[in-house]
Amino acid sequence: MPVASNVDELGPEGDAEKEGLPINELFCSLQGEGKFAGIPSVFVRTSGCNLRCWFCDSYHTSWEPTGAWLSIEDIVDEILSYDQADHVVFTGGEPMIHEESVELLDELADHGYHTTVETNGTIYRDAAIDLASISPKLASSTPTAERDPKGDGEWADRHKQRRIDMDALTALVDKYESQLKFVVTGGDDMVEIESLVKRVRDATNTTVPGEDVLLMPEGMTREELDAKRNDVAELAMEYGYRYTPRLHVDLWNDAPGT
Ligand SMILES: C[S@@+](CC[C@H](N)C(=O)[O-])C[C@H]1O[C@@H](n2cnc3c(N)ncnc32)[C@H](O)[C@@H]1O
Ligand SMILES: Nc1nc2[nH]cc(C(=O)O)c2c(=O)[nH]1
Ligand code: SF4
Ligand SMILES: [Mg+2]
Repeated sequence: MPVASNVDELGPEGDAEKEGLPINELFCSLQGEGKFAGIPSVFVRTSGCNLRCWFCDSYHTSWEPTGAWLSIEDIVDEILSYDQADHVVFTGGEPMIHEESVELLDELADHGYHTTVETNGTIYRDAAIDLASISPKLASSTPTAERDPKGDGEWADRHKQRRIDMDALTALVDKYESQLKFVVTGGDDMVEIESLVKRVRDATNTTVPGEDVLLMPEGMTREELDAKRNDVAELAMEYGYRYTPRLHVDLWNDAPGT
């Protein structure tokens, strides 16, 4: 599905008067990340995000959001056209900033789809979600002036302030089957990961076993992953967490539509 137009201000306030959802891309591939890696899935990528990770592999949904506004009905029709998949991965950008996400997820449940929502964990909504795939953002994701892909660190403070919302995170873990999927840039991230996992375990009413805490190497290209994946796999073994690959990068080098 082609990207149609530029969208300037997409956020919790930016789409209040529009109907449907701003869609950046919609395609069929294999789930590349997490406990369902390898399963044929239709990916629906919304545009707009409340954070700005320096490493964001979906630049045109966060730093420069683009997309076409589609009605829920048109989105569902397009998903139905891929009859090889019974899983839908709803991602972004940050899909949970959009109120109409709830309607889409409810429709998908009515059609019998298994839904995974890829979210940064800062916004809770009550919806038909089969797996909340939560990727809380660590301090190492902050777009400092040196790492900013677009400007000079203008987003750093907002990003820092918003990246962890314990109430939203706990509500997601309490309500849905979930996985916590951390993007690991190196061993220095582990102190913060351990502390966050402890805080979530202390706050939630459910258990969070080590197998539901996933370490994923940071990297948008095969070369970047080549340099990091073994170190991250070793960290997973050392700490008792699960390692997740990025299959779409390993297989297709994160080409569009994969
Ligand atoms: C583009 S995000 C969209 C969903 C949501 N905004 C989030 O961050 O979870 C999809 C997934 O890609 C991960 N991701 C983004 N850029 C990455 C990178 N350079 N290396 C590894 N994972 C990355 C995110 O952490 C998240 O798990
Ligand atoms: N194949 C594939 N698997 C994915 N799992 C999560 C993705 C995402 O961007 O949220 C993603 C993606 O972009 N491609
Ligand atoms: S939260 Fe997700 S979509 Fe937003 S900037 Fe970070 S990785 Fe990209
Ligand atoms: Mg992706």
